[in-house]
Amino acid sequence: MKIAVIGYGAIGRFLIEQLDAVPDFEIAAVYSVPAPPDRAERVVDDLDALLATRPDLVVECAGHRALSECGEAVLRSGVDLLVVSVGALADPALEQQLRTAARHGGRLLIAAGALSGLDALSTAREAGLDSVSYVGKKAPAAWTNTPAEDMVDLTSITSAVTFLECDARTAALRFPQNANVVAAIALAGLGFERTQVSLVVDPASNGNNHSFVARGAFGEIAMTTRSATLPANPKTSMLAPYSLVQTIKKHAGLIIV
Ligand SMILES: NC(=O)C1=CN([C@@H]2O[C@H](COP(=O)(O)OP(=O)(O)OC[C@H]3O[C@@H](n4cnc5c(N)ncnc54)[C@H](OP(=O)(O)O)[C@@H]3O)[C@@H](O)[C@H]2O)C=CC1
Ligand SMILES: O=C([O-])CC(=O)C(=O)O
Repeated sequence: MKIAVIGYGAIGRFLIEQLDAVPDFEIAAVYSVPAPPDRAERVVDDLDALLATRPDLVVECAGHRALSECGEAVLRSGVDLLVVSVGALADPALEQQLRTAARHGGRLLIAAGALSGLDALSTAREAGLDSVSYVGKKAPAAWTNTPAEDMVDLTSITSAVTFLECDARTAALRFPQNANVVAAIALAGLGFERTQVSLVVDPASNGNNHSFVARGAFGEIAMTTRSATLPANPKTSMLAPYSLVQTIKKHAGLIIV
């Protein structure tokens, strides 16, 4: 299976290292802006060059802007696109654009990313959901260079602070590097407006903590994930690239669990 990767940051590098170890997978091309100085042999300068390698699957791990710049073209070329920056779909115009492109081309595959329990949430949606609420808790370092800095003093807090309570659309759009899981929950469950979100900074946290509770006539699902972060990015859970690896293996598999 030939795979092309958009993004060569913390997730991209980790993912490529994992996939390089699997003989069935070939990384055909990597596209990143700006071009990384290392691994020059697989790096291409633009999306056309990436698609010219005729990949079976394109994986996006480059952020909201990259998905909005590249997503439609990848899908229209007929290739499936696996995305981790799912929060970009909180922009209704982009969601519509990608849904339309997927109708005529490749499929849009949304990774669970750092979150566990998305499969259970999708199952519960079939049974009928009344409410879905999510709490995301990260250490102060994960919230630097985000709007959280205007809501709470990250340098002086001594205990956990909930700095934002809002719907999933607001959270995903305001925190493009921290609230993609919220968009995945919204898309699997009750949608962007009906998913309640709380964002928390916790100086005692030594990783990322994602919890959601979904209720309906079926009963209740309560899911909590605590993940270490990637050494290259304190915002990003180690589970995020592994969710891409798992989805790719599933995509290529003959027996799907
Ligand atoms: N669903 C989930 O659970 C999660 C989703 N994410 C999403 O994944 C994204 C990547 O995460 P992570 O790897 O940790 O972040 P990094 O910032 O480490 O890596 C992103 C990489 O993409 C590059 N890039 C930026 N813009 C473009 C573009 N337009 N086209 C191609 N490449 C581009 C960046 O280059 P440069 O550094 O020069 O800007 C950087 O190398 C996050 O921004 C977030 O949206 C992250 C964590 C979890
Ligand atoms: O990596 C994580 O823990 C989740 C994350 O940043 C996101 O959802 O954008």
